[in-house]
Amino acid sequence: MNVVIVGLGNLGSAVATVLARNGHQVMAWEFNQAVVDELNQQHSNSAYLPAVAMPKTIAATSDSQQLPLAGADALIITLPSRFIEQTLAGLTLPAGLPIVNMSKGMNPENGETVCQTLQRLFPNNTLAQLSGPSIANEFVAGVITAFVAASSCHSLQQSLAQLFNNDSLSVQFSTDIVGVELGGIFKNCYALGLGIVGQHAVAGLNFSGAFLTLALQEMRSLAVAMGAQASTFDGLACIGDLIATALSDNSHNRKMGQLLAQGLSLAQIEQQLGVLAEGYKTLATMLPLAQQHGVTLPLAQLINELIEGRLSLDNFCKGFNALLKSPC
Ligand SMILES: NC(=O)C1=CN([C@@H]2O[C@H](COP(=O)(O)OP(=O)(O)OC[C@H]3O[C@@H](n4cnc5c(N)ncnc54)[C@H](O)[C@@H]3O)[C@@H](O)[C@H]2O)C=CC1
Ligand SMILES: O=C(CO)COP(=O)(O)O
Repeated sequence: MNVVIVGLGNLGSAVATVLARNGHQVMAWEFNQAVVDELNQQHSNSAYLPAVAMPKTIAATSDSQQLPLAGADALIITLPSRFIEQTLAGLTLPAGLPIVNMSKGMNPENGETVCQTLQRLFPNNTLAQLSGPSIANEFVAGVITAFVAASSCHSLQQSLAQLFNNDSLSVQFSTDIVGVELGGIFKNCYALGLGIVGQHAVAGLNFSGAFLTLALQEMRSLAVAMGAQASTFDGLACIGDLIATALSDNSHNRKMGQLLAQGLSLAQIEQQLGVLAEGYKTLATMLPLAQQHGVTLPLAQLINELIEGRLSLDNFCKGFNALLKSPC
């Protein structure tokens, strides 16, 4: 199959690599010309996917007009959410080209999820959210990984299985695009929070177990109020992704939490990570959304106060302990 990938950051490079290894033809757009040149000349991406030999068949460009959209079977979006609208707004897509979103974020200005933005920009193209516990550095290294392809289009789900399935990668199906996307978005806030608190003496696995349980309850209540199916939260795209992201040392959100706990400023973190992890902006978007939907998110509120410096780590732990004394 022929695939166009938008964004050769950590996720996009890993996706390009596994699809090319599966024998598919991959062409990618990338913002950073140095990344494009390295990929085309040395078949590597030292900035975003160090120490991985990328297949020579992958080609990249920073000129979106060069993308072979007319002959493509899927357009896969792997950019951080904040760059998606500005990058895609000028593109004209063939009417039948399916769009697959793998980004997990929201627009803080209008509260839209990435899928909602894509639907607004390209109302005539079918859409899938491809999500699940899928840390790029792991699945590119052959770690067993299962994705969820959420779409109302069965043939698009089948195409995604055909693209990704191999000895270590599997694609499951869902029709709950809202739940699958929101699970992947909301868990980032809690992974960031656990990254901060993980540095505290109280934070053993008992603590993490309680934290993630409460996180899942909050994610589910807000997402259901926004139209998701509750049962989606028992699956890979929600509890699965929450566990993987919050506990993985490869997670950008967990890492950002750790850097905040070490006292780094947002500017220093942006310099180190390249882009602030999605959970940071999502938290600020999620809390007003919850209020709008009449849902309370006490753990997310505590994390927000901690990040904004209105709560010390000790007082966060006291507040968290108090939440555990309330009936669920
Ligand atoms: N890295 C991972 O393991 C996974 C990430 N995701 C999601 O994928 C999305 C991308 O994450 P990562 O690949 O980790 O990000 P990253 O930080 O590795 O990549 C950043 C990308 O943004 C590009 N960029 C920077 N400035 C830009 C601009 N002004 N315009 C357009 N592009 C620009 C960079 O060139 C690079 O391609 C996020 O929404 C994340 O939640 C989802 C699953 C796994
Ligand atoms: O969503 C992810 C894994 O499924 C990756 O999350 P990070 O952006 O925190 O690395």
